[in-house]
Amino acid sequence: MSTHTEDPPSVATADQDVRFSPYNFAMSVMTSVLTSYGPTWDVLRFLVLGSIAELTRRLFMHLLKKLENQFWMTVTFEDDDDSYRWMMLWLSKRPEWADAKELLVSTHSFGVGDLPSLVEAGEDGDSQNKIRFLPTHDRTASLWYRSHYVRLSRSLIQEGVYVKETLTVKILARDKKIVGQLLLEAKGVWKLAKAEAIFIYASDTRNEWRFVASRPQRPLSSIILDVGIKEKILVDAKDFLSSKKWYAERGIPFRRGYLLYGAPGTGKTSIITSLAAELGLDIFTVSLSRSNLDDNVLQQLIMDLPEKCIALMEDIDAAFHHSINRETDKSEKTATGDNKEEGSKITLSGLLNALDGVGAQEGRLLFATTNRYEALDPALRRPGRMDVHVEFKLASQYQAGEFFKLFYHPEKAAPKQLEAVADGGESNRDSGYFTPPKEKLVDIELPEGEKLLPSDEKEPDTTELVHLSEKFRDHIPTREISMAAIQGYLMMHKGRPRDAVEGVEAWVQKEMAKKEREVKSTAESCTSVGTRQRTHGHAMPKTPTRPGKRSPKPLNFR
Ligand SMILES: Nc1ncnc2c1ncn2[C@@H]1O[C@H](COP(=O)(O)OP(=O)(O)OP(=O)(O)O)[C@@H](O)[C@H]1O
Repeated sequence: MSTHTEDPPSVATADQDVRFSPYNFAMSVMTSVLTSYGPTWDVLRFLVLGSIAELTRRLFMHLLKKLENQFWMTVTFEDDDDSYRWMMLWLSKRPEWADAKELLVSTHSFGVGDLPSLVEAGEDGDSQNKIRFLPTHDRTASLWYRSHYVRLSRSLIQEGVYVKETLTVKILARDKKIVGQLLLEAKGVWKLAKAEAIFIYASDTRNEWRFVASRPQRPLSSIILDVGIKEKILVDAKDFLSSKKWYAERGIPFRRGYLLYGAPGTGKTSIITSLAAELGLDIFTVSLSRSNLDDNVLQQLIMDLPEKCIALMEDIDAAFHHSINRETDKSEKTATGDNKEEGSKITLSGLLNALDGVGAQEGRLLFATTNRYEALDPALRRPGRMDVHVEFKLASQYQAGEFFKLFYHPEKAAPKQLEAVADGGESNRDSGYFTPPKEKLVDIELPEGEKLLPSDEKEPDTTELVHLSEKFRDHIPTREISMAAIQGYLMMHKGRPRDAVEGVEAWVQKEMAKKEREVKSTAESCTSVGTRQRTHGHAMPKTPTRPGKRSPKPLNFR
């Protein structure tokens, strides 16, 4: 039996001994760096140790973050999103800030009026700008929410020329449900506050829709038009909003346009904000004369509108006046001193496309206003683009009387809204008082503490107020003075209805004389513009709608 013994295999061959190993190499370099002496080695040692420390820190942070993500839910809100405002409003209402040591003071109302604050409103006699407290930027604040620890941080991020604000909320929880609950709660707070305000959006310099302001809801009853007009618009808009299926079945684009036209100061803008409140819609304003607005941008803005909203184009004719003038005289400046070259670059076809092209948003109500109905291109006015045309005229005696009662006693003087439609509006005409409105009249709201009546003047009772309103009304010439002017006059007699009646005759005479002067000077300037334009080969612009002049389409529901 032979025993065969083999040499034990060598652990490493000669080839393997010389094979390069990055690990071995790094270790040998490190060892020599750490154990050698001399200034060069000191620097190297410093660099190596620094790198090791930094690597270890990064590794640690990475692991910590991983670990943290296991236990924290992180949500980031950006300031161009509605949810950001929900959260900021919710935060501003939290009691935690009472104890916080580092706070940001803000008078921003995040779109809604009545926010609580740590400084009592009116303590400094100013109830307008309430002071609120919020977490500061670039600092972490904390609070408890439903037994969960929450960390918050706000940051400002520079994006080119824009600064974006973000809010990061970290909740110590593993279940995503808590984020949903928080969002719903914040949205609820927002909705509650929003019930008393309307929100207005406008396009920003990036040509994106951005929330710009909120307005207190103005009751429709505070707009005095001839009987039945506002009610018809309201019924029409409500009917449209509930008819999506009807439109779809017939293949008709689900859009409706309202053209409100007539003299300045007759309530066109006011009724739109009231309707927005009544219908629960936000207003998205498009300023066609805005510089840097061109057809593409307009199209994009219209496409980006939310499904149910009011798109508002005030002075829809303005964009085109600019372009006529631009061709006429390139160096001419506008009344405000702006160079017309910098004005809107909207063309009529661009506007028409935006209104009803394939990209035009469905479900929106478009309201356009103009003082120059006749100046609008018929293509712009046609049904499908502007379905409902409503003329707003200078005040009738009926309007003047009703406004007087509303002004001096808003709780008692609220014209019935929908009954006027049911009975053709006749029962309301000149008939004393109506149902009291639920809300206050916004435009004549007084600063807190100020009394409507001077203490020595006795408030007129109902009978006297009706009598005064009739006297006032009888002095107002029909369709000669705007409601805005009447409001201005009554504002000068706040709380003094008897004085208002006494002075109305003289005031009307002054107004009529002023108006005559204005008509004269307009006619003169029209003649000179006409002469100038003829020399440039252009037709003379149409004279603006003369106050009180009857338009071919007074109220047209097509
Ligand atoms: N019919 C009205 N009823 C009540 N208030 C009115 C009415 N018309 C105008 N006012 C008052 O006059 C002011 C100006 O009204 P508004 O801005 O709505 O007029 P407008 O027709 O849109 O004017 P413009 O054509 O110049 O834009 C508002 O403060 C509003 O309260």
